[in-house]
Amino acid sequence: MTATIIDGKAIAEQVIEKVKHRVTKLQQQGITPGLTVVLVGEDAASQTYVGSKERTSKRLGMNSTVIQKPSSISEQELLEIIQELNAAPDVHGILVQLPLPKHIDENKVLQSIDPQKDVDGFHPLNVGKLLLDQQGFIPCTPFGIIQLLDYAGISIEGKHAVIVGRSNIVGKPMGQLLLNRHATVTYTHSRTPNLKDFTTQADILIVATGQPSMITGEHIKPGAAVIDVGIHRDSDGRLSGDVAFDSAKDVAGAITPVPGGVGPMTIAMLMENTCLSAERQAE
Ligand SMILES: NC(=O)C1=CN([C@@H]2O[C@H](COP(=O)(O)OP(=O)(O)OC[C@H]3O[C@@H](n4cnc5c(N)ncnc54)[C@H](OP(=O)(O)O)[C@@H]3O)[C@@H](O)[C@H]2O)C=CC1
Ligand SMILES: Nc1nc(=O)c2c([nH]1)NC[C@@H]1CN(c3ccc(C(=O)N[C@@H](CCC(=O)O)C(=O)O)cc3)C=[N+]21
Repeated sequence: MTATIIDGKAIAEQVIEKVKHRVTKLQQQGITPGLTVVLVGEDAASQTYVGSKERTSKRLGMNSTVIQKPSSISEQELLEIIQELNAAPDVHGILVQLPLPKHIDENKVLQSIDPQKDVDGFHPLNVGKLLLDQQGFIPCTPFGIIQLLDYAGISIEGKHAVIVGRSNIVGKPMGQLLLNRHATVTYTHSRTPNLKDFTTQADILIVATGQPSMITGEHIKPGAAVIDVGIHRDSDGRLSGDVAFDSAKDVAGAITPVPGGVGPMTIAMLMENTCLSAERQAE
């Protein structure tokens, strides 16, 4: 048996089509959703993501701006830029690309973003709202994964979801979202002994560790849905994930590829969050 491949690119297109209709409606009211991405430093991977965010928002007829600053920028300067964006009425979404240089306090920067424009969902207020299952902004990557599961017809309620990785941007919010959808959730991480004992219990296995190909067929319960968040580029430019795809696909029931799985959904959900923000501000 070989797994169904969950086509994140195609599902992202469907999400984007829906957002497009919402953008058109807003434009009829004289509102153009605007996203500003703040990029500090010259990291090549970050440049790629930011480029694709910009292309997609332009395609949707949204305003997209990238503010690029050298890694030598001071924390104070960065905070001032965010204050200006918070005050700008045509900016509906603000995204500060992570990671930031070491001399800048990431928490301080994320807390300075107006929670109503925090389309990444990283502000503590939005983190708290997610925990309480209240309306706020949901982080794009885990939000996109929920959409992937829904579009692929994989039910969540009552399932055992195991998450490998507990970062603030992926693992933690992922678990919370699955819990809100009535899954039974297990978090695992680098201090989890005998990881396999946990992963082989998963009906839904989410992998976000940043460790290339660390999850193989042996970690997977036959028939499970496997979601690979990892993204790695090797020396000849080939992309791969945290899951060893060829070994995993023979055991899993459904699996996301890299590229073309979670990544395009992250971008699509950023568009949706920006549109949502403009709709809320229009009310
Ligand atoms: N496709 C997309 O849209 C996105 C992709 N990514 C990619 O996803 C991956 C993860 O990103 P992110 O969550 O930010 O990563 P972080 O480095 O912030 O977190 C990694 C997590 O994995 C855990 N971990 C590391 N090694 C192991 C191991 N051997 N066994 C079990 N757990 C382990 C860590 O544990 P501990 O807490 O104990 O250190 C940590 O919780 C990266 O490849 C990143 O590039 C990220 C965001 C979006
Ligand atoms: N504040 C902030 N928010 C983020 O959401 C954020 C961030 N910082 N820092 C970095 C990570 C990573 N990330 C990705 C987005 C899209 C793809 C993506 O589109 N991937 C394509 C391939 C793209 C390529 O060719 O490189 C795919 O998987 O098919 C990947 C990774 C968002 N992140």
